Amino acid sequence: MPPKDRSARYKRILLKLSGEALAGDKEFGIDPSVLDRMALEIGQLVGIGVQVGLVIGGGNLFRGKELSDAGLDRVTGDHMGMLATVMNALAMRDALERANIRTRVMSAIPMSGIVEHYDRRTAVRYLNQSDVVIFSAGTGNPFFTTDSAACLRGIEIDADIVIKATNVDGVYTADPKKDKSATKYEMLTYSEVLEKQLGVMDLTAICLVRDHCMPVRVFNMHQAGSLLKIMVGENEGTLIVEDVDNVE
Ligand SMILES: Nc1ncnc2c1ncn2[C@@H]1O[C@H](COP(=O)(O)OP(=O)(O)OP(=O)(O)O)[C@@H](O)[C@H]1O
Ligand SMILES: O=c1ccn([C@@H]2O[C@H](COP(=O)(O)O)[C@@H](O)[C@H]2O)c(=O)[nH]1
Repeated sequence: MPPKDRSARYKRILLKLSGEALAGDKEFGIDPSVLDRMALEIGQLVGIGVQVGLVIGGGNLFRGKELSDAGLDRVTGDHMGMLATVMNALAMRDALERANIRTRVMSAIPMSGIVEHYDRRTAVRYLNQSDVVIFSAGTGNPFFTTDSAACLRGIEIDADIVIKATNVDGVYTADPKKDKSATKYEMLTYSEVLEKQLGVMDLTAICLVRDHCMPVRVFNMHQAGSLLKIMVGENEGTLIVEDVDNVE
């Protein structure tokens, strides 16, 4: 048998990391060991020449909807959620830099003295010089999620794929945490996700990727080594595309 081709299949990716998963075994906060492991895995991608844009959720700290359910004003809650993503971005930059990976943090909300304000052309310049770029503060607007922010930035930076690293190992026929009989899809279309209202990613995000034909892969970020496998073309998790019969 010929040796497996281990070269990178993608030149530039947008990786969305679950905020919730950053808490590790806890309900709230950041587990440094999760950060360190993710830094190592991201470093492997940079090592094989992949340009990495990163969006990190805020679910380990604050989500606007949950704060609003608890009595806060929704927009204030969303602002707190976006600030939570900046905190996660700072923590991830710290872990990446400890692993000697050059990293930039940009924010959709100006935060002079802490992080750079988001600018697409500057971000692309950083990516071209192999710096990891963390896009924080979501889209900068309330009523959105970091899934939408990830898809938006992925399209803006002309990534080859958006990869959602989360705490389930793909897209299922129903939420696998609630329905133990749910089965996993290997591949499905944007339309199927929308029609069946599969909740792994919010529907605004799915509409955005559909309109721009941006492929999305969903996989479990707790499975060590999966990210690298995806980069060399292995089938981890679930792929969401326009046409399942026409995948390169
Ligand atoms: N059909 C489905 N297939 C897979 N997961 C689903 C489905 N429907 C709902 N889910 C849920 O979606 C969750 C992942 O999406 P969610 O947006 O909540 O997390 P995240 O984006 O990883 O976290 P964060 O908001 O902290 O960044 C899983 O924990 C899973 O329980
Ligand atoms: O564009 C955005 C992105 C996020 N938010 C708020 O932040 C939290 C955390 O993001 P998650 O995607 O849920 O991890 C989100 O719940 C929103 O409250 C936002 O307002 N706008």
